[in-house]
Amino acid sequence: MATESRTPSAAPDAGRELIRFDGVTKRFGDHTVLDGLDFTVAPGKHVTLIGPSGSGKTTILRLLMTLLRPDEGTIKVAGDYLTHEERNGRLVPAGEKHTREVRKHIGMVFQQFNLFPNMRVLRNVMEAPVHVLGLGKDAARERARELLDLVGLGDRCDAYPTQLSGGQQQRVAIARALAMRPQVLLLDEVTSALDPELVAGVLDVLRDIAHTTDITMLCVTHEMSFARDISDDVLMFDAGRVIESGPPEKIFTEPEHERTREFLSAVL
Ligand SMILES: Nc1ncnc2c1ncn2[C@@H]1O[C@H](COP(=O)(O)OP(=O)(O)OP(=O)(O)O)[C@@H](O)[C@H]1O
Repeated sequence: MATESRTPSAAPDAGRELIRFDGVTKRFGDHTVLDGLDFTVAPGKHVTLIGPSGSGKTTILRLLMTLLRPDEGTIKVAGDYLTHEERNGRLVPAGEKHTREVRKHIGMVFQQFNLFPNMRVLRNVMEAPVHVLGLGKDAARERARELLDLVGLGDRCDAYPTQLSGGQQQRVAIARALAMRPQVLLLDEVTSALDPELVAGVLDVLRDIAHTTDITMLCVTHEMSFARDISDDVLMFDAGRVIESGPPEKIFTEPEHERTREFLSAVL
C-alpha cells in the first residue's frame, strides 16, 4: 500500500467512488513507476495530480485509458473492473470487449490534439458517437454542434483542423472527448503544446465545464492557478506514490510534506 495520506474519497464522499485504484504497480523494465498505488475519486469531483517530472502522473491516465496495463493491482471505473473481470467468483484478465465497455465511461484530452486532419471539425466530433456508440447521424450531429458551441467554436464546424489555431484545435479535442458523454474526463497537460497566448482560452473552456457540468475530472497540469480554481482535491505524487493529498487551498498554502514544498516552490 503506497498512499501515506488520506485520499480524495474521504468523508463526506466515503463509499461513493467512480475511480478506484487498488495496489496498482506499474513497471517499465526494472523501473517501478507506480508502487502499489491506492486512491479513489468520487463522482463529480475534480482531482489534479501534481508532482515532479517522472513521478507517474501520465502513467495513471494511460492506465485508465487502457493504453497500459497494470503489473499488479486492479482499477475499477463506475464499479466495474477495467482490466479484469469476475468469472466463477475469480478475478481474471479481462477480454477486449469487457475493457472497451468500461472504457466508454472515460474520455481523454491529450497534450497533442490528435484530430483527424482529413475530416472537418463537426465530423471529428461526431465520429466516435456514430462508430463506437452507434448513435444516429442526426443525433450525433446535433450533439456535436452543441458541444462545439460549448467550447466557443459553433461557427467553425466546417473548417478543417489545419485551418484552426492550436488552442481552437484543442477545444475541438475537448468537444470530441465530451461527445462520448463520458463520466470521467482525463486531461493530460492539455495546454503544454500551445503557444502561451492560446493557453487561457483553453483553460477558460475547461473551467466552464468544471463549474457547469457534473463530469468527474482527473487532470495532470503544470498550470497551478488553474488547478487551484477547478480542483476539489490535489494529489501530490513522488516516486509513484501519493505523498500528500487535500483541497487546493491546503496543498498550495500549507503543504505538510517537504517534497511538496520543494515542488511547489519550483513551479509557483
Ligand atoms: N512506455 C514507457 N516505456 C518506458 N518507460 C516509460 C514509459 N512510459 C513512461 N515511462 C517512464 O515512467 C516514468 C513516469 O512517466 P510519466 O510520464 O507517468 O511521469 P509524469 O509524472 O507524467 O512526468 P511529466 O510531468 O514529465 O509528464 C518516467 O521515468 C518515464 O520515463
